[in-house]
Amino acid sequence: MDIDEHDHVIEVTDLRRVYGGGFEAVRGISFHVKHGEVFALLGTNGAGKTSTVELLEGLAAPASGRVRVLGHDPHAEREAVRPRTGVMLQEGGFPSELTVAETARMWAGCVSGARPPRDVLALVGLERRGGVRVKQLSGGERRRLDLALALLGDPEVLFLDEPTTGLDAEGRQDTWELVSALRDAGTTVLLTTHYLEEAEGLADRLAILHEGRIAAAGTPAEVTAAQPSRISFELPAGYFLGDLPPLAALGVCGHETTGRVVRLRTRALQRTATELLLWARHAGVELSGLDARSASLEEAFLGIAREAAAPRDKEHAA
Ligand SMILES: Nc1ncnc2c1ncn2[C@@H]1O[C@H](COP(=O)(O)OP(=O)(O)OP(=O)(O)O)[C@@H](O)[C@H]1O
Repeated sequence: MDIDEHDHVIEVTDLRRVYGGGFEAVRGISFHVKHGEVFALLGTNGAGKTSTVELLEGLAAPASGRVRVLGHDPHAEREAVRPRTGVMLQEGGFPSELTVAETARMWAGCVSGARPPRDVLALVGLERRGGVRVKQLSGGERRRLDLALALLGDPEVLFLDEPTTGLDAEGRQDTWELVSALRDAGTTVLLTTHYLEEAEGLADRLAILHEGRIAAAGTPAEVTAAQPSRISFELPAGYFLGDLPPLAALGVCGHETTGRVVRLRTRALQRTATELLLWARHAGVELSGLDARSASLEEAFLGIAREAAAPRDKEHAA
């Protein structure tokens, strides 16, 4: 069965992966990725990202649940799916004695309808490194070569497992621009990353995995909106936290102080900021260094990891 562009390009339903010895690395996750979307899988080390992506790539069969890529089972119907997908594994294994150009040509020989190797090397900024042996490339350059090979077949769906690990800031930026351009051209991209700003800037939607389960999912804005916003400021000399109106009445759900610096957490940023500023005006107080902001994805990620770990800590304490 083929799909049209309105359907989900990737569909994952109640997916489980169990390794030999019985360890359950993926514990019943469900999500979908639409045509032309960039979808990011996030999570701490060992959360199950690579275990999931490998199932989507058809490298292993799930213990249970269902995966569909472009309407097919990527494991059982590998020949229908593989030519239409590009895969960048977490660790590429290239023959180290071949040059960059030889590697790309060799790989192109395995891909039906491959793009000219020179073109994909240019896309990732390796056009001048064609004559260099793979063993002489830096870690970042190898990641770029990995990405170039994934693009050889002009894939409809691209799986990128930590595509920017080891890249410097400029290389990361270049990769983000390339992924955005691919998305704009209609490629569907599923990536894993540890760089939260990468997911925040690049992903249309994301899921945060924790111990094999999805702990949060949605657009970056939806995931961060579920976390408290922050307001920080410094009180003038002679003022203390107790001089503020009752914090609960301001909508504050948590606070810390360091000397005269106050940090408030709130789920009602506008209300708390307004009440605080009204109090400051009334009291004739200047709140120096005043800063009010929604949670970043990084704060949301850390908050979710803490929340997800909390029930387990309680169990251990019991
Ligand atoms: N072949 C394997 N056999 C047994 N356990 C495995 C195997 N591969 C991975 N695991 C375990 O499965 C869990 C999930 O691993 P996975 O590599 O999917 O995590 P990840 O989220 O990709 O982590 P990282 O961010 O470190 O790459 C980990 O506890 C890992 O030790």
